[in-house]
Amino acid sequence: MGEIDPAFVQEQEHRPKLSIIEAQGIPEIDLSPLFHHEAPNPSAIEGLVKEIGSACKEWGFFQVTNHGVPLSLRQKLEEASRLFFAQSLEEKKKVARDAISPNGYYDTEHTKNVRDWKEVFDFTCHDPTLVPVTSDEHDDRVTQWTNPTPQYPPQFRAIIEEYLQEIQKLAFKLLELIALSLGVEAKRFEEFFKDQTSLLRFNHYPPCPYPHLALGVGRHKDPGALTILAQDEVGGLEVRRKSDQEWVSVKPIPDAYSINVGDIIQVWSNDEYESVDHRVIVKEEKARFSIPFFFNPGHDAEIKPLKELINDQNPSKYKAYKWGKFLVSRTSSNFKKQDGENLQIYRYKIS
Ligand SMILES: O=C(O)CCC(=O)C(=O)O
Ligand SMILES: [Fe+2]
Repeated sequence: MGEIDPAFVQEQEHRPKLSIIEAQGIPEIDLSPLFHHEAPNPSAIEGLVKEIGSACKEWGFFQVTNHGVPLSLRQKLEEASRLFFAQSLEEKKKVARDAISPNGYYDTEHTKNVRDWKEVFDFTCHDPTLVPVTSDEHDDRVTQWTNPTPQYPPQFRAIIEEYLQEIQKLAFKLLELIALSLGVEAKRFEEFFKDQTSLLRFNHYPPCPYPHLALGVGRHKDPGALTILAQDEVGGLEVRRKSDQEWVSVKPIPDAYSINVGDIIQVWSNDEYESVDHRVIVKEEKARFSIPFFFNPGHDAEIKPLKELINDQNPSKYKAYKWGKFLVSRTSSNFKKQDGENLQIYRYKIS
């Protein structure tokens, strides 16, 4: 088995306990009322809005079923992901990320400066995706990220593009429900997503001989608006429960999506909804695959608490920041070990 590369070893306090607490009470929300187009039922929608609101407030995390994304499409995508990662490293590196565009394959991501036990293929929703050249706020230059086209499996790109259409529909629906739950107009957030920088990520967590030392993804919060995650049946995703700060595992529900509130919703809602810490533990004998969709606004979106939600009693808790600058700062810091912590939203907190 040999020695573990120290780059993967978590500090003592962040090592996972392998006796897992299975989360009781992570909300499971049935979205079928959204799809009764012939006879919309306002009270069922109202109920859904309440459920989503309390899930965002109490957990920052929930699972959805009857979400409208066709199961056959998800299965095609999951199968393509397995075939892609089963190739040799040499083949996968033919679509490696590079200095110009971070989309593509890589296996060197670091979270909080410790290397993650995984490999990844990233694909942005828009091709090209407009982003700032640097995170320097005085630098107005914009560049483009483009997607590589894997040659194998055949049709991989076409399947991804079809899936992106469907997952975006779900993302916009969830965003509307979240807006309504905050008491603002359903379409309040839509304008921010015109040139969205959303990203579909394929994760492969290979079996790991050191599951007590390493993590698939170290503890983190997602920086965007919402994450819509397809996980397989293996399990390993853990969420830090808000009520007692315990790590609890998110039980995979077949065909459901796990949704988590990202930092942007935390800021928009002026801390009414908070993004939650989560991480992925790895297994000694089993590989795991997951496919998160990170729903992110356009690079130019200025992120700050919604004016409708702030007043003298509830003053704004954040200074405004440009999403693209945040994204670029994060993207450039995630792939190598840094001297310090990468950019976090508390830097914009008004104390
Ligand atoms: O694989 C998972 O279950 C979650 C991955 C994750 O949190 C991320 O990529 O941000
Ligand atoms: Fe995450």
